[in-house]
Amino acid sequence: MSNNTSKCDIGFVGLGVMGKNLVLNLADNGYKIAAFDLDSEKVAAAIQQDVLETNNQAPRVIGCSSYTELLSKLKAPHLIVLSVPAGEIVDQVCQNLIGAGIQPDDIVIDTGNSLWTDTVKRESVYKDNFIFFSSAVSGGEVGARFGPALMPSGSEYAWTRVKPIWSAIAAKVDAVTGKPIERTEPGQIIEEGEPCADYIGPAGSGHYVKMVHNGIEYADMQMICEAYHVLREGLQYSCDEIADIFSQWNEGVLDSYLMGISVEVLRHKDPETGSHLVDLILDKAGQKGTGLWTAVSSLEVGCPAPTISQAVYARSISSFKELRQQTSKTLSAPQVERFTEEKKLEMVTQLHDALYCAKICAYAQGFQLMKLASVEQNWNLNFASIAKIWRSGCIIRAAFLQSITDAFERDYKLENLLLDSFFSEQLSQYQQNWRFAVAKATMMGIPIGAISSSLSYYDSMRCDVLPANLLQGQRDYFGAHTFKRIDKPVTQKFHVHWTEPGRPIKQV
Ligand SMILES: NC(=O)C1=CN([C@@H]2O[C@H](COP(=O)(O)OP(=O)(O)OC[C@H]3O[C@@H](n4cnc5c(N)ncnc54)[C@H](OP(=O)(O)O)[C@@H]3O)[C@@H](O)[C@H]2O)C=CC1
Ligand SMILES: O=C(CO)[C@H](O)[C@H](O)COP(=O)(O)O
Repeated sequence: MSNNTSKCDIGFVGLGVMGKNLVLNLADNGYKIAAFDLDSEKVAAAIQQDVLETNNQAPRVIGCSSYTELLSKLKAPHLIVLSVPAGEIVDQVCQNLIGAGIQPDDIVIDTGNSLWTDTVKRESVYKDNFIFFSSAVSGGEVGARFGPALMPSGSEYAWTRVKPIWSAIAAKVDAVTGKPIERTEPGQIIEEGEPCADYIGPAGSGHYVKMVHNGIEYADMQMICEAYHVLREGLQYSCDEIADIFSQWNEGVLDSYLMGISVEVLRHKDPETGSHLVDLILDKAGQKGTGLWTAVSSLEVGCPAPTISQAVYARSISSFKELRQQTSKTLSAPQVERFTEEKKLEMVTQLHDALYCAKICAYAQGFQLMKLASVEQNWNLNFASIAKIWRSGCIIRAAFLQSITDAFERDYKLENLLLDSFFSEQLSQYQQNWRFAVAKATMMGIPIGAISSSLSYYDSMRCDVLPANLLQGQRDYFGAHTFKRIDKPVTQKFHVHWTEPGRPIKQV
C-alpha cells in the first residue's frame, strides 16, 4: 500500500479489456500500479479512468513508456502482472523485461489464456531470470473490474507473495451459502466472504483448469443456444417470450451468469432498426482456442468429453455459413406436426429438464478430464476447491457450482460426478423429460448436438455392457488386433484365425 510519492506495488503490462479493469480493481484495493502497454492510448485511457474514479485525488495508476521505466517505478523485489494476448507475445514481454534488468527474485504473473504446456515451459526457461508464475483469470471485463475468479499456479513461494493481493481482488462468496457477494461500484471493496482464488498446483495446472473452465463454458453456452433454437424455430416463441422463459429458468437449478446474460441479449433491441438485436447478429461463432484445446486434451488424455467437443464442432459448423446457405436449399426438412399451446408448455418443461441434465453431464466430463490430467501430471488437484473458485466471478458461475462443491466435499476422491448420490438422483428424476426433449427436437429437425451428446454420454455411462465387444471382433477380423474374453482371465488375449478353415481361436 502506498502514498503518492512512494514507489508502485505492482507493475502491469497490457491494458486492454482485462488489463485495464484488473488495474482499477487492484487500485480499489489499495495497490499503486505502474502500467505499460505498447499502445500509449491504452495507458492514457487507464490513467484517465483512474482520475475520473478518484475525483482527481492521488493517482493510483502511473503510466510508463518503457519496460525500464516500469521496473524503475516498482518496489523491489518486483511484481509484474501480464495481461497480453496468449502465445509468443508473452515471451516477447518476458524478453523485454530481461532486457530491462528484471532480477531473479522478481515475479512475473501471466494472467492471459495461455496454453498450459507453454506455461510449464516458461517456468523453466525463465528460472534464472525471474520467477515465472501464472494465474488464469475468468470473469470478462466486469469480473476483472469488480472481482474475477483466479486460478494461480506455479512457485509456492511466489504464491505466498501473490496470495494477499489475489485474495483482495477476487470475487467473494458467502462462506455459508456459497452465494456471490456482488460488488459493482468503483471504489467499493468486499472484505468479507471467501475469495474465489486459491492455489491450484504446480506450473501449468492453473492454466489447464482455466482451459477446462472454458471448455465447460463452450458447452454451457451451446446448450443454452440449442434450447433457444428449439424455442424459437421449433415452438415459434418470440425473443421476448424466450427471454421470459429463460428468466424463469434462471430462478431455479439453471440459475447461472450465462443464463442471465442470454436473457439480456434476447431482450436487447437494435437502436437503428428497432428489431431484436439477436435476429440481426450473424450466426457465425468465433473462438480463440481454449475450447478446442480442451477437446484435444480430452482425446489425448483418453477422457470422454463429447458435450464439450460437440460444442466446439457446433461453432465450427456455424462458421460454414455460405455452405449452409447452399445446403439449406437442397436438404429436405422433416414433416413437423403443429404443437398445441398445451404441448408447447409441456415441451418447455422438458427442455428445462434436458438442459439441467445435459449440464450435469458436461460438468461431469470436465471434472473427470481434470482428474485424469491431474493424475497424469502429478498435480494433486483439489476439485472441491476448484468448484469453490468457480462459484463466483467467472463466466460459468452458477448456483449449481455449490452442488458440485458439496459432491467433492462428500468424497474428495470422487471419480465422476455421475457417481455422486445427489447428481445421480437428479438425473434419474429428470431423465425422462430429457429424452422427450431430445426426441422431439430431433423430430422437428432442430440440431441439439450438445444436449443430445450429453444424453448419449449418460446412457453410455449407464451401460454395463457396450457394443465395444463387436468392435473388438471387427478389429481382430481385419487387423489381428486380438481381444480379451469375459469368461477368461483379463491377462489373456485371443485371436480368431478368420481366414483359416473352422476359424480357430488361439490364445496369443
Ligand atoms: N476478454 C476476456 O473476456 C478474457 C480474456 N482473457 C485473456 O486475457 C488476456 C488479455 O485479454 P484482453 O484484455 O481481452 O485482450 P486485449 O487485446 O484487449 O488486450 C491486450 C493488450 O495487450 C497489449 N499488448 C500486445 N502486445 C503487447 C506487448 N508486446 N507489450 C505490451 N502490451 C502488449 C495490446 O495492445 P494492442 O492492442 O496495441 O496490441 C492490448 O492493449 C488474453 O490472454 C486473453 O485470452 C482471459 C479471460 C477473459
Ligand atoms: O476466457 C474467457 C472467459 O472465461 C474469454 O472470454 C475467452 O476468450 C472466451 O473464449 P472464446 O473467445 O473462444 O469464446
